[in-house]
Amino acid sequence: MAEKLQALKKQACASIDETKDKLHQLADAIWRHPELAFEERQAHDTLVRFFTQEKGWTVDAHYKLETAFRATWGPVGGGQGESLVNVGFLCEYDALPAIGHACGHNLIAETGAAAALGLRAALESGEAWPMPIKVTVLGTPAEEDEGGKIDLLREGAFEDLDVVFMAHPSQEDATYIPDVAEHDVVIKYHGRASHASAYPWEGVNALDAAVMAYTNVSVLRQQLKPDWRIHGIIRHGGVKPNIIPDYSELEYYLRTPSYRDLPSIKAKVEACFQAAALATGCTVELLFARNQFYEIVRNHTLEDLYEKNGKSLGMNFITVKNSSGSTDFGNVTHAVPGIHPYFYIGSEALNHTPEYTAASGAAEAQFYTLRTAKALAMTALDVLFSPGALDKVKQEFKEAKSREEKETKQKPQTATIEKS
Ligand SMILES: NCCCC[C@H](NC(=O)CCN)C(=O)O
Repeated sequence: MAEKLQALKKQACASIDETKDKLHQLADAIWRHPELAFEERQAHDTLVRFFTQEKGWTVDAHYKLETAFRATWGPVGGGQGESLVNVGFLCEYDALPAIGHACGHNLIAETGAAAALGLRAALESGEAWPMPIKVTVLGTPAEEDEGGKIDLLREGAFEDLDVVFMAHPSQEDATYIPDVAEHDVVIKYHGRASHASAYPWEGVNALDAAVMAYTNVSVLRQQLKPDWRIHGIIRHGGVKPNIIPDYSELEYYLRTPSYRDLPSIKAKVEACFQAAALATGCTVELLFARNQFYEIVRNHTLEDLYEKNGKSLGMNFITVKNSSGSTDFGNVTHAVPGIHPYFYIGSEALNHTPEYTAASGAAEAQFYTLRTAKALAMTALDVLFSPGALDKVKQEFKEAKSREEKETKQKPQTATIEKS
């Protein structure tokens, strides 16, 4: 089997190379029309067209969400009574406001599509596979905002998948980066307008509340654990200096390494926001996002296979220990075993900067993007055909879940503000 597996991997890589121009065009089209969360209509249509034109894929163009899609191929192989293995690849394609594809989601879409095509090409060689195999591509919108994968999870979109792969652009190749749990909140202060010079005592200043809230959180930061993160912006702060602002608005992202700590961080910042309202006489509304992002549940079996395949293609892996951002793929890994490796794209630029936007649209990124897709397809082949690999992946997932259940029982998700 080892030799056969090597041949299949070669076939997957060759097919990705053969399709490289089309794949580049796909990423380029998405990059040229950056669209925000849940508005990714052109990117969505481009991907749907891509899989429709590829033939052999069954495409559900608006799968559970308007800008989500599902493309499936297979099943192939297997005897009667064998249970089907469904391998998933994810495509993200939303961009950031003002700076476009500064997180390289156009390249995530390309890796997902390329890896799926590569795996299909290897599986198409007509062998008598020991079990029925299906390849599924899910187009998952809104990673940068509401977390489309969490909506899709709720709708059951991941229920029939056995393993899920995606890869994210970065500054380095890493099988895992500690993506943390996150919950977002919008804070609205309502005051009362008045002439700021003629009769200021009649006003209630909502901008003052926003500034106090911002300062309260900044002071709180010293007492947070080193890997907790709170960061926010003031979105509205008034319209004219001589009108006391009757409305202000902030948005904050709250993050902790485990979702179990989100209620604690939320309780702490809520106190900051309420205190600002009390001090200024404003009323306050706190609007928490409908979805909480969870941290990634690691699967070392998948990570090790990916690393081995990546190394064979020339990747240099680094280990990252410090907290990173967040991803709605974290929630997926609480439901299905999966990996979310990061990949170098030929630039030292940092994500969420205009320089990264340029790097994710540059021709130089293509080599690294396709190399990543090859490593994903090869890892999927290992999962399918390395003896015992799928069982090991599933067993590790099961153990991680039961560890987590135990921890949740020991430390339920409750809010605490420690008082002396
Ligand atoms: N607030 C909504 C989610 C933001 C997710 C974003 N994701 C990334 O940067 C991708 C890589 N982790 C973030 O972490 O800010």
